[in-house]
Order: sequence, then C-alpha cells, then structure tokens
Amino acid sequence: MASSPDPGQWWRTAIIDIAPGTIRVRGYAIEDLIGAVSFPEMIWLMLRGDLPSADQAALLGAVLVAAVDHGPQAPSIAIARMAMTCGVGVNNAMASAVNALGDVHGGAGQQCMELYAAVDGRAGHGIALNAAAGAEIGARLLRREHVPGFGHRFHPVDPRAGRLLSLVDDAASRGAVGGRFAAIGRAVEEALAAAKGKRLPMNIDGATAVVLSELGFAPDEGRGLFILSRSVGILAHAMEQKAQGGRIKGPMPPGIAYTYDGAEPRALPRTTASAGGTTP
Ligand SMILES: CC(C)(COP(=O)(O)OP(=O)(O)OC[C@H]1O[C@@H](n2cnc3c(N)ncnc32)[C@H](O)[C@@H]1OP(=O)(O)O)[C@@H](O)C(=O)NCCC(=O)NCCSC(=O)C[C@@](O)(CC(=O)O)C(=O)O
Repeated sequence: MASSPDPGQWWRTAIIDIAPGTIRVRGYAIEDLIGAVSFPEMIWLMLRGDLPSADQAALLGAVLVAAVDHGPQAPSIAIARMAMTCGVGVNNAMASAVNALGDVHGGAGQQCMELYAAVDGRAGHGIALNAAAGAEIGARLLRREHVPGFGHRFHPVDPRAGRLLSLVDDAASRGAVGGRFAAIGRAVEEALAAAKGKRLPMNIDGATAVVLSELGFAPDEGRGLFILSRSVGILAHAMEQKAQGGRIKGPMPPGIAYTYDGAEPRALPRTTASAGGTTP
C-alpha cells in the first residue's frame, strides 16, 4: 500500500521562511533587508544563500545594467511593443517578449558559460589556454555550429562587452575575482577570428558569460539573470507603447512589403475531397 506523503515535506525550501507576522529570507528578516540591501545584493542572496561582497555585488549589478535594453529592433523589445498594441495586458506582453530570449537572442550566455567551462576543462590538462580555445572552437566549427556569445547582427564591436571585461580586469587586479574567464573569453574571440578569417566580436551574451562565470554562477542562472535584466527594458517599452497607443502594430509598417516565394496564383481544382470528389 502506497504511504501518503508527509505534508511537511511537500515543498521544502532553504530560501524563505514565513509565519504570521514573520518573513525571513535566507535567515534575514525582510524588514532588515528592506532599505539595507540593493536589488543586485538581494538577487545574490536569493540565488547563492548569502550576501555578496561589494565587488561581487558591483559586478552583478553591472551585468544587470548592461543587458537591460537594446531598442525596438531587438526581438525581445519589439515583441513586447507589438503585443501591447494587440490589446493584451502588460503581463502578456512581458511573457511574450521573455519567451523570445533563447539560444540565439539574449539567452546564448548560458551556452557561452558552458563553452568557457569546456575550454577551461581542456586547458586543465597541460594545454595552454589559446590552444584549448582553438581546439574547442575548431571542433564546434567542424560541426557547423555558431559559437555562442560571439558575433552581432548590428555592432562591429559591442560596446557593452569591452566595458564589462574592463570591470572584470579591475576586479581581478584587486584579487576580487580570478580573471580566468576573462582570459578564456578573449582566447575564444581570438580563436574564432583565426578560424573564420574575420572578427566576430564578443557580444553582450559572451561578456555577461565572462562576468557570471567569474562570479561562480551556473549557466542556466546566466540565462535567468539576462531575462531579469531585459525584463526592465521590456516593461519600459511596453509602457511607452501603451502610452503612444497604436493598434495591431506588426513587425514592419504595412507599406513595406515582405517577399512571397510560394505558388503562383492558381485556380481551385473543380473537384475537391470536401466537395465529394477526389483531387487530381
Ligand atoms: C548573433 C548572430 C545571430 C548574428 O548573426 P549575423 O546576422 O551577423 O550573421 P549570420 O547570418 O548568423 O552569420 C553570418 C556569417 O558569420 C558567421 N558567424 C556569425 N556569428 C558566428 C558565430 N557566433 N560563430 C560562428 N560563425 C558565426 C556565420 O557562420 C556566417 O559565416 P559564413 O557562413 O562563413 O558567411 C550570430 O552571430 C550568432 O548566432 N551568434 C551566436 C549566438 C549568440 O551569441 N547570440 C547572442 C547575440 S546578442 C543578443 O541576442 C542580444 C542583443 O544584442 C540582440 C540584438 O539586438 O541584436 C540584444 O541586446 O538584444
């Protein structure tokens, strides 16, 4: 006979404990946290179980600032604005936009963190970092993969990446982080340029992957943190679009044609299955 589940074990959490009149997050009373910790510090506490150092909080905060918005041409932002003109609520607009963040757009930081870890692993066996990056990139290109975190459809150099890397360099010079993943990111960029014969710049996902790997986050936390950051831009654009009005805005103005490359106009066959005949 199956034993009935222990109701006390149905949900288990080390994150929060509440009782009437009491809310404790990771052991800290919420009223002590409110007004005392910044939002990045609170995110760190939630995910990691303890408060970050000032350097750690500053680097996480920098990632959250960097990824917040990339304008109405970024699919995540465009989708929020389009959804808002379709008569849905802000929660629908935000969810629609967040759902576009994946392996190709905004979510590639997760795969990039895995890539950096793979290079780190290869280099751990007496192989120099540049050779390890070259081997890893070579293998991926052989499989005809896009290397996550590199290349941009718009920026020849992504201004967010250089700034984030320089913050990691500063923190590494103080011993606040190791600097290993900044070196790996740069080695990957060089290996990719050498293999492709053209520079494919580290993009925002590649740079946030450096910072978050330095800080010890897991790859899927990297994706989640990008989503947290971009949600701010998504909300701002949704609200701006709401204020501007507009109904059913598509991805481009109706006057701009798309390309139709289907069948030529043709007549329906005289006999169709639903008309009781057979299609020729
Ligand atoms: C980002 C993009 C699709 C751009 O593509 P593109 O349009 O330039 O060109 P493609 O047609 O894909 O490739 C043309 C030629 O370059 C080669 N090639 C390009 N990238 C290559 C690469 N990584 N590894 C090997 N080869 C590559 C390709 O093999 C081909 O070579 P060939 O066949 O020889 O001609 C592409 O790089 C890519 O998938 N990256 C990896 C995924 C990634 O990191 N995603 C995050 C992007 S950041 C983001 O999402 C946030 C955003 O910034 C978004 C925004 O607003 O934009 C924001 O803040 O919202």
